[in-house]
Amino acid sequence: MDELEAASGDSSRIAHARVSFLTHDEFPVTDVRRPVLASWVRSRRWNLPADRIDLPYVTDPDLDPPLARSATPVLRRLHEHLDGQPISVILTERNGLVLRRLTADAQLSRHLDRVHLAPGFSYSEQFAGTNGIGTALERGGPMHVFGHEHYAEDLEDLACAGVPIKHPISGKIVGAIDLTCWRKDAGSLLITLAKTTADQIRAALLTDASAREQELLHEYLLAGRRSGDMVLAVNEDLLLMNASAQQNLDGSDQAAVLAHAADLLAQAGTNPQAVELPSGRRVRITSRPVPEGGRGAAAVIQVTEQTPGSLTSVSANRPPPRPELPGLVGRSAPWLATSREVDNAYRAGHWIVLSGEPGAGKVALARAAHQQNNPAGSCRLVDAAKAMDHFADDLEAELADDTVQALVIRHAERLDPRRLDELIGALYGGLERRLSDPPWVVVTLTTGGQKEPDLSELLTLFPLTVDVPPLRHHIDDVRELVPFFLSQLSHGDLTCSPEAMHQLLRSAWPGNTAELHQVLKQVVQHRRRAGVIMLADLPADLQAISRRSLSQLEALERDAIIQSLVDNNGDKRAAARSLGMSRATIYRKIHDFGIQSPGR
Ligand SMILES: Nc1ncnc2c1ncn2[C@@H]1O[C@H](COP(=O)(O)OP(=O)(O)OP(=O)(O)O)[C@@H](O)[C@H]1O
Repeated sequence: MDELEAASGDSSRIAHARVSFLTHDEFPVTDVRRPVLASWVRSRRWNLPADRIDLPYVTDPDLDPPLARSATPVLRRLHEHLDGQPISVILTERNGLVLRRLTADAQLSRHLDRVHLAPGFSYSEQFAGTNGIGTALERGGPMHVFGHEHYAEDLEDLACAGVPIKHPISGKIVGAIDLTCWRKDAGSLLITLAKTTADQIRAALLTDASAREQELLHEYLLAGRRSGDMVLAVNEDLLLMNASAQQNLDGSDQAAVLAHAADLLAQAGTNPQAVELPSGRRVRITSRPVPEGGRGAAAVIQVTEQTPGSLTSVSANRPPPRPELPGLVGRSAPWLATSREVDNAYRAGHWIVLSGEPGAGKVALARAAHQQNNPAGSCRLVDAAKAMDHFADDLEAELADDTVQALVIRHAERLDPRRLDELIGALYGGLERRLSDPPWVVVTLTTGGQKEPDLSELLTLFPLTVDVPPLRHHIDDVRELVPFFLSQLSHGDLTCSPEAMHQLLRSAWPGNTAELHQVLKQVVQHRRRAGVIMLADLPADLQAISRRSLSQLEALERDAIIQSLVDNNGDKRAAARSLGMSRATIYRKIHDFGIQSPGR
């Protein structure tokens, strides 16, 4: 029996299974196809109503992105070939926003209007529950959903076959094509037809992309001709780099340049930004947007060496050694740049504040910098969150002990004003006593708590604050952190399967590296046997993570938007203005990134 028969042949069994799932929390694994069941679990996690379809209309949607323009002739041709049959041809953005709907049959058309399967509404799984469009996009592959397999009861008379459309150059999913008909008319050819249409749209995208890319290429060549700089050009789909950039920037430096360029673009600035790259090279980065016919970000980036002398002489001088600090793993650009800053501060004897989200690795960085530079010396840790009555005495004792070469004071944000005073007093006292050989002192601040105390007086003692990036901003490091933690936790007996790793890379990790460590610890405790960690070994909430994973650039952009919304009290227009984005773009991105915007 094929899937179609399984799904359409015994619709009352599926209807029954759906009710058991919704009302008794049963998992009807034998009656319902696996991808459908997984999608039901996700739909429930999003607290979607199962009795009706309740979709937000996307305010100010951009219904004419390049995908729609390239796909329209293909959709029209298919619509003509269908010759009045009750099949609706639907095109959506990658976030499920319906861009086009072509339906010849008036009755079907009215029904689709009733369930808001119409331009301007999003049929992402997050809003519409299990359905051909949203579930195909979540899974990243073709998906048909029949009758009662839909999560929302309103959709039970329909059958839909959705296929994600991958961009022919970047390989990224840019949207979906969906064919929807009455459940009673569904046939297995529906999904085949949807797949063929997706292929035709890919071909059309390729032809159109070439024209836009020529414009970017023109600007890129011009910039290269005008200067002897390293020049890069980037848009959503491609990255061009001249020979100088290729020779002088290694992978980590390239990633850092792109991240800084994205920052510049998000601030709508072209002002050069002075930056130290992970290799230690100091450069100036200028990023200039190139309009691509209303399309998203495309830019030409110029990178100018700041040290005197030509690029050739610089590349002949070997860059300083990489700051892969002992006991730590991760070679992504943001992580290496942070490691380097902490290491430099240690070597210069500068006291620093390490600020960042919980579990991001602040204490680990401070300890590793000490280990790198003074392995024989003693490094002490004081946790301000556990400050007792003898807090001041303990601190003074640590600072007076001249075998202590480094002191890390963790969670300074948890100090009440009295303890804060004691800390400042103890630091001044310690400085006085050990003027010739002061220890290296680091204070860590865990951000994101309810209320942050006034630390201004304390901070006068610390000339430098280093922001430790959250794990989602260097998510690629998960590939190294996982085997590292597993070897610690299981003495090398456990490895991670590609599927489980893929899922770990998709999480947003609000608790950062500490949370990843905790999750792996749980997994190891539950397995107890040697072998390979499979997807099913991960905690249930990780198995059902559903939003697509963001690239590093996208994560930076998402966080810039969140920050701007916070700065502008949730006012999307003002946030868009301060980021130099159009309103339509910020609305699309808020939706696309799943940002819960405050207020308004
Ligand atoms: N790059 C890394 N390589 C190896 N282990 C790491 C790395 N980053 C963090 N860790 C480990 O992750 C855990 C959390 O790190 P750490 O305690 O330094 O976080 P933190 O930012 O100081 O946390 P908090 O905000 O709660 O004070 C620790 O076990 C630490 O050793």
